[in-house]
Amino acid sequence: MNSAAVKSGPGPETVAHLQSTFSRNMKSGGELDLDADALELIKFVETHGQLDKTPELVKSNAPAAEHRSAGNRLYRERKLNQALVLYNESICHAEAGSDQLAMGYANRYWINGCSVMVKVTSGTLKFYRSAVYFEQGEYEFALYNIDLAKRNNYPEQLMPKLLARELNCQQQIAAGRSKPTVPHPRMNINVDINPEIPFLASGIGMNYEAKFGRGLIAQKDFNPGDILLDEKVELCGLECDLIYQSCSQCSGEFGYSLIPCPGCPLAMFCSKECQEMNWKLYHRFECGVASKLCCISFTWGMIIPRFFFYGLTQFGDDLQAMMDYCEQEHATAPNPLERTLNQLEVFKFIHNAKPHFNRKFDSYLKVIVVFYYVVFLMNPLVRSIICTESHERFFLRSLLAYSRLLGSLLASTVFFKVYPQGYTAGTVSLIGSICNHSCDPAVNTVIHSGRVKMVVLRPIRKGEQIFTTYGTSWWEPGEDRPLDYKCRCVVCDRGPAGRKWHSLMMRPFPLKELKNVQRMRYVLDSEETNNAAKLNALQQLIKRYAHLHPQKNLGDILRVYDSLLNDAVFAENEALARARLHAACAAPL
Ligand SMILES: C[S@@+](CC[C@H](N)C(=O)[O-])C[C@H]1O[C@@H](n2cnc3c(N)ncnc32)[C@H](O)[C@@H]1O
Repeated sequence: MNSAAVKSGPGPETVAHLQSTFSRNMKSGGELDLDADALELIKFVETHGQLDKTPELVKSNAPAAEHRSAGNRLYRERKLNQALVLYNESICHAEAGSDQLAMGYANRYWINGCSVMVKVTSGTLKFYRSAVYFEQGEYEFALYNIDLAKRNNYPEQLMPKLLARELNCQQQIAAGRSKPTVPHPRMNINVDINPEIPFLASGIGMNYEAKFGRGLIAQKDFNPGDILLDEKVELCGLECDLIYQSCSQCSGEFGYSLIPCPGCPLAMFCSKECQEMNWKLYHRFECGVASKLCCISFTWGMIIPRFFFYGLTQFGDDLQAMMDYCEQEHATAPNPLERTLNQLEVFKFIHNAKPHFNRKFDSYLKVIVVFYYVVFLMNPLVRSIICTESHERFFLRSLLAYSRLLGSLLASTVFFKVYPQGYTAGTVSLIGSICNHSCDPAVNTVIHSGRVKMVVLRPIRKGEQIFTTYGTSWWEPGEDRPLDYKCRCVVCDRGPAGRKWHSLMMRPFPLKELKNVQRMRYVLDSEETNNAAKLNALQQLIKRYAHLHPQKNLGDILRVYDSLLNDAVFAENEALARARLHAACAAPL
């Protein structure tokens, strides 16, 4: 991609192109009336949407080559992350078994990670790849590539250079300059684990309060730094511009290891397992209409039809069985805090959730749903299952209901790493989705690499509801936020509880203790103190002054702690990815 294209594109060129083609078509057909009812909207989109005229992109080496050269240009400009997205796009477009695919892999791995394509790339490419690894301080990967190059007909005349780099790598490793493959500090559950649910701390239950609906409750005391949850993302919906950066199944940002969908150029996965699971649950319904879905891409919207297909899969594609279950009221639903649920139970649990939602988004969601409805019904596989009028009505009703439900349950993450405008992934995890928001949160929820971790920020006493932050506000009433609910946390409360909270918050910090807080600032600013030590020091301080909560200075400290915890989770996940890829590199050819 050249710099002009970077300016014009909201992300990968393919997606931008598809979306602009579609919006041109829509304009030529007339204006959408947001207030029309869903059936009228369907008719309108079928008549004017011209979605049937949007061709499905297929694997093709020509765009693969273009994306690869565009990636090379960005690479030369040192825009490594953007180049990586272009290499991924090239890989995704390349025809199976083609040179373009091999070149795409080779180029991508010049930048990051190791490759399953090493068998088909030349020894020289491995040398280049090792050069980039070396530049990035990834000495183990560089060494491994040098070894591969030696074993794969590396030209004799260039051998001295290769051997010189090998020596250089060995010297760097001997000098202790390797990047970690063992995560530190570990961000795994570090308190007693629930014997029935190995990704949850013991002592956490679910309660119901009229103000918030369902919520998580502490059945015992917890302390700062306790990790309460380490749960996988159950369902995700990526904005189309993220498809060459994130796994379509778990949303993990694994730029260095994404593998393409073998069928279409519009989905990538962080592992074979994610690819297989995604195919089973949804991609078999998406693959044949993937380009049209990209045309109508709306931030996290794909999560809506995906949840429908998740359910359909659990009922063995038997739509009637799914209808029989869904059209009834169920007084009880499986409880993810009692035991680990299977996928059918997961579906039932989410389907039966009844969070509040704000109807002001209804017409917007309705339009989104209508587009998905029209596009999915163009897929012969979907048509073979949703084949009667009553099926169609059920599909539409479900999509409308799930748009509200999931709009309320999901957590959205905006990725800014590659493109400054940021793109959104919506995710739902089971236990994570029960946790309510407070502008004075007690836990930090970090969604990264396909996992949801919940870390305690300040002491939580037995019987307290466990509140996280949805990331929009901290210690200030969030009245003007575009939320789908009215925030009823203590900070936003206008009654006596809220007034008390605000008056406590404005108390001065005890003068004689202030020096400890100031000392903490030195520790935090010091480059010699590592992240683990900073986290530890902050935990001690927060614990020591917990009785003063809420108090303004303490709030600032909690905020720093929250941000360091994010860094620690990211660092651990990256180290794990490095270790995983290193192990894959070490596997015999
Ligand atoms: C992720 S869900 C949390 C679980 C939810 N309470 C339930 O019953 O399913 C988010 C929804 O919970 C409710 N909620 C969360 N935090 C809230 C708050 N501070 N004030 C009011 N409602 C809140 C809102 O209905 C919101 O849409």
